[in-house]
Amino acid sequence: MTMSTNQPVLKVTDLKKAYGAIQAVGGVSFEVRPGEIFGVIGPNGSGKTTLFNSMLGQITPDTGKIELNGQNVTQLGPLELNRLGVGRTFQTLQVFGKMTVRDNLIVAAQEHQGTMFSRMFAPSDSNLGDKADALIDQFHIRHVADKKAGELSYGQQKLVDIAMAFMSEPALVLLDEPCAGVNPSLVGGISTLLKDLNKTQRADGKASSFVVIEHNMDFVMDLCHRIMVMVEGKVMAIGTPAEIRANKQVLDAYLGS
Ligand SMILES: Nc1ncnc2c1ncn2[C@@H]1O[C@H](COP(=O)(O)OP(=O)(O)OP(=O)(O)O)[C@@H](O)[C@H]1O
Repeated sequence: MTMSTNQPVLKVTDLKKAYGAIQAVGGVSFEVRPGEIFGVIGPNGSGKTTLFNSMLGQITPDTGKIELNGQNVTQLGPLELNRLGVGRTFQTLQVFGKMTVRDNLIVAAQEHQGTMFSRMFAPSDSNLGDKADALIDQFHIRHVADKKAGELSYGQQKLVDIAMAFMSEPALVLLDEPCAGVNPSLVGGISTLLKDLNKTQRADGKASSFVVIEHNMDFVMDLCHRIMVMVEGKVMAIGTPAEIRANKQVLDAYLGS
């Protein structure tokens, strides 16, 4: 398949998922462009998590289509999607407290490569070490790189957790509420880091696209190139932060409340 630069990394078409009588996702369509940071916001219960889980292959939608770089991946599971370049972070930390920060990063990449039982062995320092060091510098965590991750503050562990998702050089990273539980004073720093990473990757011509679910509106507005607003399982609006802020329907239904 030929890949044009204009082809979206992710294309979701008329996706639907119901739980009994509840239409959690009711016909959602959007595209994420190469290197784009795309935010998904909406009130509790608007279907964000259901959409996310569909994109990760954790639930199968009732109807609709999900395409990754032009390939129909609607029916694929999490492992297959991961191999195709879909990475993620979780709301809860995934770091191994007894391993150093650097080893956490190396193991994250080994797991992606399918090294079975990698957690049981001491991480071997291969070319992954260089990749880990680049991300350690990018995330400004050089001073704690040889410390055990469990000894770090929650905010620092969160940075390690996010950096781990980038070790496999994913085409698409899904960030699930990256600010949850993070001290508000650190939220701006996370946004700046992700924006800097995106800029560096774009300059290198191999930028990951991000999809971010987050309730912290300042963070979303600061970080994202475009934002999709979901209300009751449907798309209310898609636009730049400025467009979303100025959208009367969104203000009435969500932001203004
Ligand atoms: N496994 C499930 N079984 C039954 N109903 C579900 C299930 N998962 C989600 N729902 C329902 O589907 C709707 C959408 O839920 P979803 O968790 O996707 O929304 P959300 O926007 O992620 O909410 P939040 O911001 O609170 O995480 C809600 O009405 C929810 O109660």
